Amino acid sequence: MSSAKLGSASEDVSRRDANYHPTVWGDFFLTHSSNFLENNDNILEKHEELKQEVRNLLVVETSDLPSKIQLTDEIIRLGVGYHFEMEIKAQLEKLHDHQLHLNFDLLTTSVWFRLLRGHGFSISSDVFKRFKNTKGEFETEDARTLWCLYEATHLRVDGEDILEEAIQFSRKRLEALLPKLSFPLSECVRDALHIPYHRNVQRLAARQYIPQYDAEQTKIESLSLFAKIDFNMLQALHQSELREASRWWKEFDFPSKLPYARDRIAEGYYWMMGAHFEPKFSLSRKFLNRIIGITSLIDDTYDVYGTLEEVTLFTEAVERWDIEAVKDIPKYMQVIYIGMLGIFEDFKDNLINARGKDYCIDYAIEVFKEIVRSYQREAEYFHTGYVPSYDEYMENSIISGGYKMFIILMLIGRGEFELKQTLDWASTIPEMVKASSLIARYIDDLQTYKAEEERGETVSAVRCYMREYDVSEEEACKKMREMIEIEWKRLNKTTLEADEVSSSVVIPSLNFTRVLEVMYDKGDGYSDSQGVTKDRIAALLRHAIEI
Ligand SMILES: CC(C)=CCC/C(C)=C/COP(=O)(O)OP(=O)(O)O
Repeated sequence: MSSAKLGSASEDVSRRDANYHPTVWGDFFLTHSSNFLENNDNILEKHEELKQEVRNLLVVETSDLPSKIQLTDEIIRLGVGYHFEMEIKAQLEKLHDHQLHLNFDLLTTSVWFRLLRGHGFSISSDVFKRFKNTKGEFETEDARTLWCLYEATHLRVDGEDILEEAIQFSRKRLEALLPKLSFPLSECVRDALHIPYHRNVQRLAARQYIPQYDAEQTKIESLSLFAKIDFNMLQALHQSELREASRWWKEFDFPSKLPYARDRIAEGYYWMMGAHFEPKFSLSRKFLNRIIGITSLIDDTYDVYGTLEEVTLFTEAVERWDIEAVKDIPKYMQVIYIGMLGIFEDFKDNLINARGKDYCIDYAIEVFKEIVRSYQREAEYFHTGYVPSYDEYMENSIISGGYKMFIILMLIGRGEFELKQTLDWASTIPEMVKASSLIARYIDDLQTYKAEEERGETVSAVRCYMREYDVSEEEACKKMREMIEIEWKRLNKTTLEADEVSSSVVIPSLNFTRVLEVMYDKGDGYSDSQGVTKDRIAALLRHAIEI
């Protein structure tokens, strides 16, 4: 507990303090700017020239399909696939011939399977049957093949026993082989065993793979160089976006006005950039980054600092959504409320209405109100000592985890949907959105329930599950981990079954889930961003790749 007081915050209440560390970035992103373009003469021309070369390689007709499959996959893994979306789609359509794979070895079959399923094509996992021996077991000692097989298995859906066997087999063999492997394959395998490609954030996967590919004897020089230049050019754009976001954060002076809250504008940017990195989504990142910043301040106000009376006033003001309501909330909260209204006003004027989809703002505001209501409910649990049942907890925490909100906001931000029905559909928390939200909640709670308990909270998925099913802490955690696997399979299935209404929800659902996998892989990397999160942000947003 802390006795720190803020502004006109009531003087005689004892308040909690989560002791979040200050930003690890100081003013770095406020001032830092890449000089990659200035320092490299004619780099734009070179980039364009290389792009053309890579495009030619991709579209050229060939009977060597394994090489074409490999090249298509490498282009995507190197993070430059977004330049060739049409060409890649056309290639995959050609490769989607069920008879084709009969001539492929296990390595090519695995890459082909992952590529096609990863792009929504229907491929049966029976294609792996012919690689089993007479005893019904997989049989290969080739590390590269095992790596590709392991990566492919993460596209599995419920009931695919052959892929369940393949994942066990390939993981076990790779773990045994890893100490004997040399760079770059050793790193490819290590990365995959840690976070498989399908579950990794695309920008990070590219940042990991670019030097690995560069060290391959079989690399295509122009592709390798193109990937490096493109990465650095995108990094310069991302830095300029984060600079602008940091200015906004500083202008509001959130860190000194709300010292109890997490000062994480760079981490929030990394979260949103992880979910959509392409230049064309720059404005979407701008708004989503501000929204995650404000959401994080509100979460800390409800979870840590505010009294029940104060947060209830804030919830009522959010329901009113009116600048006049600012008078009715405690002074220290007013900066959040003003910031919040400003973001949505700007979102409406500069992105939503500019696209002629004026109705979107109502959906955006509604999901924001909904998350605040769920935070209110959690504050009530804490302050009244109420312990919900597991189902009751999950119903609320699916919302408080924030993924329904961010999936809908990203859908609006990207603007790549034709039907209003898509927003209505996503708003009902269909299985796709639910799977992503559940994974987010399980991963978050597994990594944060202990820290939350230290500051007095007793309600989490782990604790509610233990109480409801009378199991040990260890068993409850194991169950959560199993449920993450189940929900991943459900997510894979729903993305494969996407139709006209749901297809634009696939990328937001998958990509946000991937960010969670990475952000919470070694603890709560958002709240405590001093370790691996800092390294990853530095790799993506600070250090250019050497050309
Ligand atoms: C995806 C979202 C909503 C991002 C905003 C920042 C945030 C609240 C992160 C989770 O913190 P936490 O672990 O304290 O969350 P909770 O209080 O829900 O457990």
